[in-house]
Amino acid sequence: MPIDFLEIDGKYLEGGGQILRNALSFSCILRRPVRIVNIRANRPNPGLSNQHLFGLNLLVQITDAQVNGNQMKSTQVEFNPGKIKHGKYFVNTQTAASISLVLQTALPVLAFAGGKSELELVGGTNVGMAPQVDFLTEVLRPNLEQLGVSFDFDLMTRGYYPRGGGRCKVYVPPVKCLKPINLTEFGQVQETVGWCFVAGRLPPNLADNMKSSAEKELATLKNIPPCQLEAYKESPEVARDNGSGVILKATTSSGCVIGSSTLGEKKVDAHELGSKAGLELAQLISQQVCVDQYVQDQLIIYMALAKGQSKILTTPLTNHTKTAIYVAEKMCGARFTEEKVNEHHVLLTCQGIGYTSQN
Ligand SMILES: Nc1ncnc2c1ncn2[C@@H]1O[C@H](COP(=O)(O)OP(=O)(O)OP(=O)(O)O)[C@@H](O)[C@H]1O
Repeated sequence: MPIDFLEIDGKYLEGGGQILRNALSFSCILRRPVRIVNIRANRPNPGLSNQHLFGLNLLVQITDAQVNGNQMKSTQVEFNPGKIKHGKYFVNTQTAASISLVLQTALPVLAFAGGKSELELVGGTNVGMAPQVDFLTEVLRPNLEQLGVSFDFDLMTRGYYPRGGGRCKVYVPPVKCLKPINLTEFGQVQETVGWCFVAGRLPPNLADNMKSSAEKELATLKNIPPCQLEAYKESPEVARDNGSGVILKATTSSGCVIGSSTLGEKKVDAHELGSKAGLELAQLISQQVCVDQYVQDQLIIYMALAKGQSKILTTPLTNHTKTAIYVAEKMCGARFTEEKVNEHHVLLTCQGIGYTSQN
């Protein structure tokens, strides 16, 4: 019998790697064969790159999938998953490919594996255009926990661009069915915390500069407790290469956790890194946004699978989010509606399908 592949257009709107990751995760969970065409067609280097290929091959392993097109630069993949198997998995990307993005594709799948899983990942822990692992654990995870998904995270070493080599272990407990999320009231800010780091040959005073500039931006806010930021240098055992960055988060009385982050680059001043992250978080707080623009797209797959209606008050939807909604609606029939509240806020509602783990 020919396999009935559902076709997903990788060129849709954002046209990046996230369409592939979300489509593959849904495919494993729903056991629905997919053909993804035009992969990363809107990127200057279309097709599968390292991170996407390692993520895909990990899902092949987790589900004993039949796959075509799992080669570097491939612009089309056919993927037919088997049953999700919990267990121990190991991925070494051998580059600075983002381990957060490899986890982005594997986490929803392992959450529905019916038993505990352990995933060891080697690659980039703090790299551009992806969540830094600290954003993942400090900001994304508490949001996911509201839906019933969580994970434990052990960081052994950090990996930066271009050498990578960061290593972590992620422990994923199983969940049967996800709860809807409701984040529409901002409440009062209870704490603002953050980390300003340097590593390798970079001097510790750069981390102090990031901290003082981030603090200056956050000090413009009225009626919030003083922020608690830490400036530090990674030990050579944890980080062998040069790297720097800032991760900030605010937690509110109603359970909102929002964040911002910046990553050091050549010729970017440390003060600028701190100010940028500080200003971004200060704006989210003063506008009382319940879900930030990066958590926004990363919640879509979970909201779609949850049982019942989810509601989040968030920033205007990003192209990443609109694209994730396209994939979710096509793959599982969840329904999203977007209501513009004002120039800073959108109320996003999702009628989730109430998927229950078959394992
Ligand atoms: N600064 C950031 N903080 C948190 N999350 C981020 C940040 N930057 C990007 N992300 C997240 O990383 C993901 C990037 O998806 P995207 O499709 O652009 O990535 P990709 O696989 O690297 O693909 P491509 O190379 O095709 O852009 C999104 O989920 C986005 O929300």
